[in-house]
Amino acid sequence: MPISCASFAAKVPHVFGERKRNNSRFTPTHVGGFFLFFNLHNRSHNIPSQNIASVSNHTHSCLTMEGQYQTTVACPEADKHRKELDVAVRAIQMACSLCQRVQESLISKTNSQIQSKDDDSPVTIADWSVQATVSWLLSKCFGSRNVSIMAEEDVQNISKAGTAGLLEAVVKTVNECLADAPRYGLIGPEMVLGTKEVLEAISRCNSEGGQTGRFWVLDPVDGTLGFVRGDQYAIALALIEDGEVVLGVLGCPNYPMKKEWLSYHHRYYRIISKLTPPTSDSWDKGCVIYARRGSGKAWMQPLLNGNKKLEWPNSARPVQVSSIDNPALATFCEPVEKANSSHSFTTGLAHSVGLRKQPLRVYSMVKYAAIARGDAEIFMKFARAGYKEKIWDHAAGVAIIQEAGGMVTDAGGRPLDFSKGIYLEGLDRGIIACSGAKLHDKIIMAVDASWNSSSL
Ligand SMILES: Nc1ncnc2c1ncn2[C@@H]1O[C@H](COP(=O)(O)OS(=O)(=O)O)[C@@H](OP(=O)(O)O)[C@H]1O
Ligand SMILES: [Mg+2]
Ligand SMILES: [Mg+2]
Ligand SMILES: [Mg+2]
Repeated sequence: MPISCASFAAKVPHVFGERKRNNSRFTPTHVGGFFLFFNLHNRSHNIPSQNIASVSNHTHSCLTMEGQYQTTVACPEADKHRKELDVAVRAIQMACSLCQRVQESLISKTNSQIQSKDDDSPVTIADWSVQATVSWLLSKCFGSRNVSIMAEEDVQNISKAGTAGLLEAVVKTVNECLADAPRYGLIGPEMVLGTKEVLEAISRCNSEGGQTGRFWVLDPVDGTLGFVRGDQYAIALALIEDGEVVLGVLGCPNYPMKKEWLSYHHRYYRIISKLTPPTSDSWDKGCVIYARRGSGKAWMQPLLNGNKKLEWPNSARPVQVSSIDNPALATFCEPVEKANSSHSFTTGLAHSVGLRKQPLRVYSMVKYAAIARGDAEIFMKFARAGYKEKIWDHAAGVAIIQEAGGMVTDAGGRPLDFSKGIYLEGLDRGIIACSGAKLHDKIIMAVDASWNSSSL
């Protein structure tokens, strides 16, 4: 019998709907950490938007967990993508919880399990597990024929010889997470997923994107380097329709209560200083930030952690960009890794614009979250020549900052183009996100003034 998915009651403007609970059939198990490298393979075309059972054209219905739609009720244009956002937020809440468990397990073990140099690109069981979980949930909620997903990880590295233990850990992690689905208002599988189903869920994320149709974009763990170091990371999900990002959700499981701790390097701090780290209440605060295009609002929910009393809908609150427009008072964020963005170029830029504060170097799309929450005013990224930015590293963050009142463009002042496939094709030099137009103009002008003398 179909069970209504929490989607349409719209009791509050940002979270809505009712949920029905079912009993978990699974026993959570603890899974250790693994670590591999990734590449890209096996992508297929996205689904034209007209093939999607849409609820946005003035009617919408109850979504069943079998992916069917029932009862039609009036639906104003303003309700567009509410159902998708609702499911996406719940799925990302679940993914945050999954990542917290895996990260704890990774950093509580000796680092011999993590074999990587700083300049390599890591992938862990969390990356694959989140990808499988979110893919499975979206397919379950909307029907697999209606869901097209582009995501970072592929199935090759965990299905090849010698990775049986890794795959087993991913399957366990996915099942443990999906068993919790009812607590988040979603429905998990009736039976424990087998290896084949988990691999299918991962490999289904093979959309190549493009300028027509609708597809989801998922970065299952963004800032994997931060993740394995016990530091900041994000889970990013966006929906793109005809080349435009229509909703974005960012899970930031380690976003600290005090913004000053954003630049706190958990592992190094523990090892080197032997000082007491912030309590888990403050360090592990965590949040999910989300926005729908055109709503003019971005929202933030606390994480629904295991030991907290579960309430849904829970206390989301609106977030807004900072009103600071004086460069001397502004904080700018950038990637931690010099290899990912030129620190020397941004140092010069900061000086010429009159930025006085130390840069806030944070892993992952948490930088976009920091701008949207008003904890920083500027984010700049200037990758080395030849590096092509992938759309999953930016789509959710761009939508959220824009709805929170900020601006995101390339260094030529043009909007980022999410319609050209996996990459942000045609990106002019770098990415600049700001809380307002005044700071944005200053940075753009400063880039022009210093670009030719830079070595980028
Ligand atoms: N060489 C190079 N240049 C530029 N960008 C790169 C490069 N290599 C990787 N990446 C992408 O950067 C994503 C992480 O970005 P961050 O801003 O978090 O960088 S940093 O980790 O703080 O240094 C990271 O995302 P994840 O792979 O999801 O962690 C990559 O997609
Ligand atoms: Mg990666
Ligand atoms: Mg990423
Ligand atoms: Mg990633």
